[in-house]
Amino acid sequence: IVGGTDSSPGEWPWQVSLHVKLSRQRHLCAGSIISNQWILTAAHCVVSLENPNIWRVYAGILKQSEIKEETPFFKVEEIIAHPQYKFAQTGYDIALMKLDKPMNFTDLQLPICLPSKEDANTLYTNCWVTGWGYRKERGRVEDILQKVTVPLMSKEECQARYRDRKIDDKAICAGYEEGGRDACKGDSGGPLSCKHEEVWYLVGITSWGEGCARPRQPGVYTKVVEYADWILEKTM
Ligand SMILES: COC(=O)Nc1ccc2c(c1)CCCCCCC[C@H](NC(=O)/C=C/c1cc(Cl)ccc1-n1cnnn1)c1nc-2c(Cl)[nH]1
Repeated sequence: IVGGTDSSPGEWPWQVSLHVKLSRQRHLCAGSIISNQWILTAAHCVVSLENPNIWRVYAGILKQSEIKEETPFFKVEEIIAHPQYKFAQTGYDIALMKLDKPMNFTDLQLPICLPSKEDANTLYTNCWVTGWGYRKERGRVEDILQKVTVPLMSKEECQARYRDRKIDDKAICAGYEEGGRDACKGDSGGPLSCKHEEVWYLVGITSWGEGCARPRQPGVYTKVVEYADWILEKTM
């Protein structure tokens, strides 16, 4: 996250850190708790890493330094990437991870609401992107979970910023004309969370952008409401 500040314990209880353990272990992406057994993340995080056994899901943590050998994690039983996914820039950048057993909810690990299709034209004015990703394009994973507020923008304005790409209705863009605040490397798969009438909704999944926090280069997020049917079909 570029231009953000430290989060507090329990501020984003749906945010998880997705680690992969091969010879070594490291944070790879973020995800969001959407039920006691399902995590929503980005397809680009899981393609070519489809073996569920290498993944470790850390929930209820604020700092990466809380993660040690003995720190408990959830194992992954199943990974479902969207079948039409090819590249983040061409959409369908969404994937589900089924935990091997249901988690108990606590003050530090709770699900976020999925937007429902009736809410598809809600104007969200209080949106935040969160993560342990880089603070600048050449950086490193941050210890304390960062948060930054970003305004959503119209598809038309976003398309004008990315003339050589197709920004379709299944994407949502957010950022500042002047740049300075954005997601960055290591934040992908995580939530774009919006508070509406006292309830938090998972409006986007952090997907891609041209550099981090550059002027007139907004972040591009998978528009979760457009995949409501797919999510329900796979998780019910
Ligand atoms: C110590 O552990 C680590 O350092 N881990 C570790 C640390 C970092 C990474 C990995 C591991 C690789 C993950 C591979 C799959 C994921 C590959 C793509 C992924 N992208 C993003 O997270 C965000 C993109 C992004 C999203 C928005 Cl909305 C706006 C601008 C964006 N950026 C544009 N340019 N940079 N960001 C990424 N993630 C990382 C990189 Cl390197 N790139």
